[in-house]
Amino acid sequence: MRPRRVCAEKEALEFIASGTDKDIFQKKVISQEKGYGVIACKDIEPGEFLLEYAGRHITGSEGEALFKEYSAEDAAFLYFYSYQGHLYCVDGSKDTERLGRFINDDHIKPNSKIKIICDGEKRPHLCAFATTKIPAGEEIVFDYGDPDCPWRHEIANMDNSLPQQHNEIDISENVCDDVTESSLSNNEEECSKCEMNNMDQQLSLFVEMLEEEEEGEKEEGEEEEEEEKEDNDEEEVSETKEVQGKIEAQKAIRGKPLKKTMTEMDESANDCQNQHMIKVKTSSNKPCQRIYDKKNVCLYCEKPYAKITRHLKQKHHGEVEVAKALSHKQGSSMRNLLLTKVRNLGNFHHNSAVLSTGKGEIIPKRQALNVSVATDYLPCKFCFGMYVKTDLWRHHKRCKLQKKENILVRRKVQASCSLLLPMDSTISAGLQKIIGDMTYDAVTQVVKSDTLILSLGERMFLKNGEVGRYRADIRNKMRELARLLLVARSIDKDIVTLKDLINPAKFNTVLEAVKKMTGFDGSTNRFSVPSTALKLRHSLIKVAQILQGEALRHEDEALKGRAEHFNKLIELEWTIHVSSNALKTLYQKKWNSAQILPLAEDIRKLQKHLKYLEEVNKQELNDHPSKSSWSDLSQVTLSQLILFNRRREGEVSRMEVKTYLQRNHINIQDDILESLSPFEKKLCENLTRIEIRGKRGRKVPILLPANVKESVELLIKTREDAGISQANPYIFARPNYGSLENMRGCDSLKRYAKSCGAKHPENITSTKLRKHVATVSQLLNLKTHELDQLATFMGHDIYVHREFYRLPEETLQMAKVSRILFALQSGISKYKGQSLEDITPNINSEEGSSSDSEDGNSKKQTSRGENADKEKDLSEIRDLDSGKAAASHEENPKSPGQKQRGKS
Ligand SMILES: C[S@@+](CC[C@H](N)C(=O)[O-])C[C@H]1O[C@@H](n2cnc3c(N)ncnc32)[C@H](O)[C@@H]1O
Repeated sequence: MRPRRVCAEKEALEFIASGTDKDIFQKKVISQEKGYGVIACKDIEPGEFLLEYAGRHITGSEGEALFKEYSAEDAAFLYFYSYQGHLYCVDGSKDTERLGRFINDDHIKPNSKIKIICDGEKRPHLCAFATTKIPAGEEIVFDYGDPDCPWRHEIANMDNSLPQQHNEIDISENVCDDVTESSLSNNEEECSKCEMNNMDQQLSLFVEMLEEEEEGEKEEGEEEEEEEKEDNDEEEVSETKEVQGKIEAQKAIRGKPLKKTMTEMDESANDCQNQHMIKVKTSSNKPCQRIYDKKNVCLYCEKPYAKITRHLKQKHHGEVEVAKALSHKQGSSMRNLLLTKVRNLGNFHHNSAVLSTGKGEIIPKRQALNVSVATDYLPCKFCFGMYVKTDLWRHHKRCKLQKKENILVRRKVQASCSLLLPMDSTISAGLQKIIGDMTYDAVTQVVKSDTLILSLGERMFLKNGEVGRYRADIRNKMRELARLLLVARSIDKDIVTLKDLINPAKFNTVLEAVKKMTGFDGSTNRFSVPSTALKLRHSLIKVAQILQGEALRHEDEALKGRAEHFNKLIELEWTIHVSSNALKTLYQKKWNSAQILPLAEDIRKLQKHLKYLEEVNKQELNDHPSKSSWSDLSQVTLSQLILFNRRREGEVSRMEVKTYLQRNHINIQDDILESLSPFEKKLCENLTRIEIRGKRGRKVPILLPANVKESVELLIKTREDAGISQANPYIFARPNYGSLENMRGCDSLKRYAKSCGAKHPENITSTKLRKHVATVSQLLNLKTHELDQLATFMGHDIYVHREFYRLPEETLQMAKVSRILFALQSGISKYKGQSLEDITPNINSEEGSSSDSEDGNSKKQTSRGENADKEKDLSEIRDLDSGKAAASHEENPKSPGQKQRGKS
């Protein structure tokens, strides 16, 4: 067997030199899907040379250019491979008689492999060698290695639907199966030297080892046997050193250009040292030597073993899981699958302990070739192997232990698997969910493993966590502290947990970390993120208080003292080191920044636009209830409510169906009604009022005009028909993918602000609309109690309302304070005893009167023009909404909107 391997290389070189194929193959149509393939016409032994993948040898970049240029059929013949660190390509698209290019893909049961063979001039050639016995009549196939090949998914789907067959398939769930390579001393002289030195066996084994190493993976099913082989390999490695110098690391990747994965891994590795003390086991292999130093941790005795399967068989055959695996036939897929799970679980427990303590070495399923960070890995929730997180979704599709019904959409895979990682088991399910929704990165990793950060999150969750909008606050707070901890770790190697930081002796480290994290510039005393610097004070005080509580419970005087003194230091020193400069930075940022409010004209346009859309969408939803018609009306109604009530967008967006249905239905008492003016009575009749939860848990009312109320009721009535998830509590629910979230009012408002043709749509935001009403209310000269009523309705603290929602400063100074200045000029004595509003000094009587008359004229014009413009406005809205220009609308005067308007 072994000498054949070396002769096979020799044979390959002969065919390379002659530029011909062996005559034992036939090109044949295999199936409609596959097209042509190559069939063996006689029995072939494993290791035998088969065919060369012949074609034009070009550089990788030339290949990439062709890949873009070629049709899909031709591009399928581009074979990319890396050799001596460079990317190359063989273009096999030219229609020649050579057969190698017709070999099809089979990643489940390949019977051949492509290896790189160098000719006498050291030019690489891609050659297929048999890896199994191939009987006459069988198709030659190799693993293309690209997991995205479309036909593979079809096969995978078929496999999933055939559970019995599933177990029969060899265990092969590796992501990087695509990389196959061979390294060998290639010329005849070397071949014969190998034979003469009787090195063939070692050489062959060495080739096998190198293949495994560079593939970065191995079929699960082979591992048990492989372990036995390792014993021999370790001894043989030293003997093979003689030929090592001639062997080079090479890679061949079939079918498409190399991806960036390796570069990305390198980049993330650069952050590694700064990030944490957790390491990831990387391959110790040298370019020419495989080093077997990976150890798997035993699930039962929690110790690492180089030969875990043998250890399990010898020491733990009595354990249920091991016994179950051993009851299957040796070499069977099921036996290997079950043993793999036990091995993965052992490593998983070890990895969890490393992540909890923040120290140690993670054992990934496949050892990385480059340094990587722990947060690049996540465990598979089916087999518990630790995979590169970005590949996890792909592995999930193929994991032999997955449950079909549990397959998640790609973006959910990481979130669901990260829940397996260690977390304080005492934390509530609600907080676990919040953490599960975080992107899994270094910061999340710290959040999960730091008990103090989790305690803070838990407290915040207990307070308000059931309310959706607070979840983001909880997440942000925890992540802020985790980021601080990461920075502190990079400054002081003694810091591992947040608890280590809450220590008066580490107060300077805390200050340094805060400054570093928030971009403090020592030369100007300014922060780039002053708000975070301010917020961290509060978080640190809170966690110190949590520690005080813990100390009291455990009667730990030392901890109590540390926490108390830490807080004392914050009290004494935080202002001078952080707060004062952070506040200064914040205030100065606001100097000279324009306070732009929405234009009244733009608001009017938006209102009309929404009114028109409301009618159209109501009609559409009534006639054809669907997700899209429901969603359209929902967005319009949401925008109308924000606009009418000048309410915070988040408050309206999160209005619940339950709140609406349970609103107070009792009419206003008659005696109260009596006290109202006729106009006020009319308003009360026309409006529906509901109370919802506002900022800081305040109760805030929302007024629904009759038409909007109608829309809300229609939305509630048609929820089911439109396919809104029954579990979604919100009136303005997101309609897709069974979402439990609400739509965002800011998005709807933005959308319609743009499409209504406003001059400054960017100024129509819920915050600016709120400022608008508060500011304009000052112009109305409301009495204090009226102002207070308005503030209560707006959900403002009255202090905030008076202080911050006043007229923009420049207007105040120019329109109000200037009265005093003019009065001073014309003599102040005549205004004695008058308020600021009563002071009307005569600036310039002519100008004053002319401007008055202009005002008057323009008012008249406006009211006269208003009706005339109304028609034009509505038609403009229709055009804008249907995406047509105003001009084109004139050509199409009978749009549905016009008919409706005619009727009304
Ligand atoms: C290099 S060509 C192989 C020869 C090809 N069958 C032909 O008729 O020209 C690669 C293409 O063959 C097809 N192919 C290869 N393996 C396949 C498989 N297992 N199932 C379906 N199609 C396959 C795909 O279209 C792929 O792009």
